[in-house]
Amino acid sequence: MSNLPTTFDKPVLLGVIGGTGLYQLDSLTPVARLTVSTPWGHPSSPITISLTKSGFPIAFLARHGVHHQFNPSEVPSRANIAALKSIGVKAIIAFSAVGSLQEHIHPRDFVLPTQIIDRTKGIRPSTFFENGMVGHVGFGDPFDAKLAAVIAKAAPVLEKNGSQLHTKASTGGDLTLICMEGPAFSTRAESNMYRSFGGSVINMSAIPEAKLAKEAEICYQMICMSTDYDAWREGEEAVTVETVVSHLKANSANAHAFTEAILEHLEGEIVAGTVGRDLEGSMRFAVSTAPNAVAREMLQKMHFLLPGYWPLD
Ligand SMILES: CSC[C@H]1O[C@H](OP(=O)(O)O)[C@H](O)[C@@H]1O
Ligand SMILES: Nc1ncnc2[nH]cnc12
Repeated sequence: MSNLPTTFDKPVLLGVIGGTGLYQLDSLTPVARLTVSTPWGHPSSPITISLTKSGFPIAFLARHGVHHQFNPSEVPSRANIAALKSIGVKAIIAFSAVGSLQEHIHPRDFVLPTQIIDRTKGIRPSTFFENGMVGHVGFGDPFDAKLAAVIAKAAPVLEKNGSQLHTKASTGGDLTLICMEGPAFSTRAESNMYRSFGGSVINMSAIPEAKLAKEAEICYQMICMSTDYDAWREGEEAVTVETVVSHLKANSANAHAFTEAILEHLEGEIVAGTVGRDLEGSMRFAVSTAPNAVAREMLQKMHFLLPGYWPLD
């Protein structure tokens, strides 16, 4: 049990979601721990608010729970995104442990993907728009290029530790993240198929998180941390949890140092509104259903996410 306050009275503009192996932000001083309830239930963990040296607040949430108790299909992503939105978050940096589908993306390298191929199985609730309220979000560019560009400025910290950061600029093209359902890893045939799709890396977490962030008008960038070569390499053992775990400690240390360096560049951009504002207002006209035909209960739920967009009377 922590003795931290359970409220925080200022908006928190930046959210960090930690994945496998990243359950807290060690380098920052925690000042509050919030238990948030949303119309979509409770998020997977309390939200820890920490301050940077200059007093800029950051919200941290553990995707799989503080004890890693939610499997990828069970993560309450709608509650996670709605909870971050409700405290003021405009931009999310989401960490994820991934398998590499390309020889040159080595274990312990980091990747800023630009595209996603959704290979989940439709069993995860993946939209806030349902129950008689139909909305369609644009998802052509699932990640935020401005946020990625600021994150990329912190690359020297990784290079110093022997890890490379792969970006669209350094690669000269899109970096595609395959998101599979899991929890079992891919077969060798699947792994090769994903390579033939042009996949760069693979995880089980980007969908629906990235889609829901778009619906919530939150700028979102995933930072992928490579832990293995999945199952495509001939003559080598296919990925196991042991392989993943063997790189998690180094990746987590790198993630902490990287986050600190990212914040030096990002804090000012978010405060100035040059990052985190591009999706504002984008969902106002994304709904096809006439608001007066939508049940009041549904409008109330959506009022939590996007207050004032669809009047309640
Ligand atoms: C334990 S390896 C598979 C697991 O790791 C990744 O989790 P996260 O994205 O939260 O870091 C991957 O997506 C799978 O959920
Ligand atoms: N090979 C892999 N497949 C899916 N998710 C992963 N997370 C880490 N490695 C992975």
